[in-house]
Amino acid sequence: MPTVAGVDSSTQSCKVVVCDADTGKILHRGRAAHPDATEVDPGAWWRALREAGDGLLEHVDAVAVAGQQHGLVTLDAAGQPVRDALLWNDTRSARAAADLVDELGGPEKWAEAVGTVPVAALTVAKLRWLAEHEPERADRTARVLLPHDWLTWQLCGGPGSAAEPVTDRGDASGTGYWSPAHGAYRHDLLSRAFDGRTPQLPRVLGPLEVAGRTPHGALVAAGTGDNMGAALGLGIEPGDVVISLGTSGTAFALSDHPTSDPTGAVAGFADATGRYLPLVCTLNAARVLSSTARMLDITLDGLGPLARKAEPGAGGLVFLPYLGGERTPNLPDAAGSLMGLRKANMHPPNLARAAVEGMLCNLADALDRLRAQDVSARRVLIIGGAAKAPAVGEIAAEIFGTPVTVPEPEEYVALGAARQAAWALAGTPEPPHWPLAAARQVTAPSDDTAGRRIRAAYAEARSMVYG
Ligand SMILES: Nc1ncnc2c1ncn2[C@@H]1O[C@H](COP(=O)(O)OP(=O)(O)O)[C@@H](O)[C@H]1O
Ligand SMILES: O=C(CO)[C@@H](O)[C@H](O)COP(=O)(O)O
Repeated sequence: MPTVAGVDSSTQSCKVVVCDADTGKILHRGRAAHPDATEVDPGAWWRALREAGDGLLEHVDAVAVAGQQHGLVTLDAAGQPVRDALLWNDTRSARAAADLVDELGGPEKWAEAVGTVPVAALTVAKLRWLAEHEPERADRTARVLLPHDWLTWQLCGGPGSAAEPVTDRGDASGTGYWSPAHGAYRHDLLSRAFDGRTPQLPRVLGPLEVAGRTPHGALVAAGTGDNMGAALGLGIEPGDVVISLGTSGTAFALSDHPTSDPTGAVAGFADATGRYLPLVCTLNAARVLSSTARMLDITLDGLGPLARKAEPGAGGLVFLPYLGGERTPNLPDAAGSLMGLRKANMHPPNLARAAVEGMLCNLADALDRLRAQDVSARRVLIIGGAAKAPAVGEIAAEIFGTPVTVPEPEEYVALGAARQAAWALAGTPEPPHWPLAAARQVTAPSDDTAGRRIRAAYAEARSMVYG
């Protein structure tokens, strides 16, 4: 029986699943933590991958890595990191992003060129920041990779080996210098952002192409970005919208054609199957709940049950969840706000409920942004760490005003990477058919008044603070 491994190297941790390549059945799992920071030594990801995959990766026939998107890994001529990688949620590049947008002639020009308007998260904005603030390090940068590219290269032998660094369409589409519509790098945009420098870029592999072999002889597939990995792990079809509640909150869907949203809200990414993945990303999701649990001095598992004790609307408390700044809406310098405080509503259940409602109102807006780009949302699926709390699915159905599907909690990003590895191993035109996850269906209340009121209160609070 051939076996395959999938790696999810995400913001907070590295997860590994080993699956039966034919059926997708998960046979083994591993996990290791990542440093809690927005700039991280890529070596820490490699150590976490080896720890999570210890005793597992040596025995598989194929492996693939899905990684947090956009992170800037800068390497010198010897292939060694020039500095710690700047992650997708590091907002220091906000000014650089705004400057790039102005210099090219506005958001429409970027949407047309690469399908996505730069914000602080995009790799191209991080390159501009580096050129401006650390020119010596920029000068030493001979090569630029993304987190999954770098890990894929390490798996294949890394610097000093014959392996060539590669990436895939999905992750390349989050750089801001690769066009999903044309399937090509925009070297001009990269060099303009990097003040004339022209670092080497990884070759972009197609969905079935092979990156190399591990020292143990396992085939290494192309890998992809973590959201593209989740799409493959869930086996979504057009009409499905996935809301992922990890460190980031994302709302994304499959599309047969490239998208470009000049408002900048919807990123026009590519997926891992040769299609496209329009996506809205927020900076604040699962950590809104974990930070609120810490503030209330309760366990994370206790937050959902506490929130359920409050009425919809949290007694008038409104929580704007922009704890780490925000990406959509583009408010990189924002902080969270708790509004509507009154003597009568200052109870722990209201705070717990306001945190869940705030996180989900931000994602309800994301869903609307996707719909505004003609993305159909016949089914809404909720995954990611925060989806493990049953209260989240229930409150989501109320706030989104639509039934939601909550697939059984699983590492869908790692599973998608494993499915990609199985696909590359089989070499078939389509990915192997793996059975879909069991799921809980949550119906929306027949009366949507409460959900509408919650969203209206959230919108009003946001416009009071941010206009
Ligand atoms: N039962 C739970 N209720 C709410 N949040 C949870 C629960 N279990 C885990 N989480 C949160 O999920 C997050 C990790 O989710 P994950 O999707 O793995 O994130 P990432 O992919 O960004 O590393 C953590 O912030 C953790 O606090
Ligand atoms: O920046 C994005 C998507 O554009 C994020 O979704 C990152 O890819 C990180 O994902 P998680 O670690 O939260 O899963």
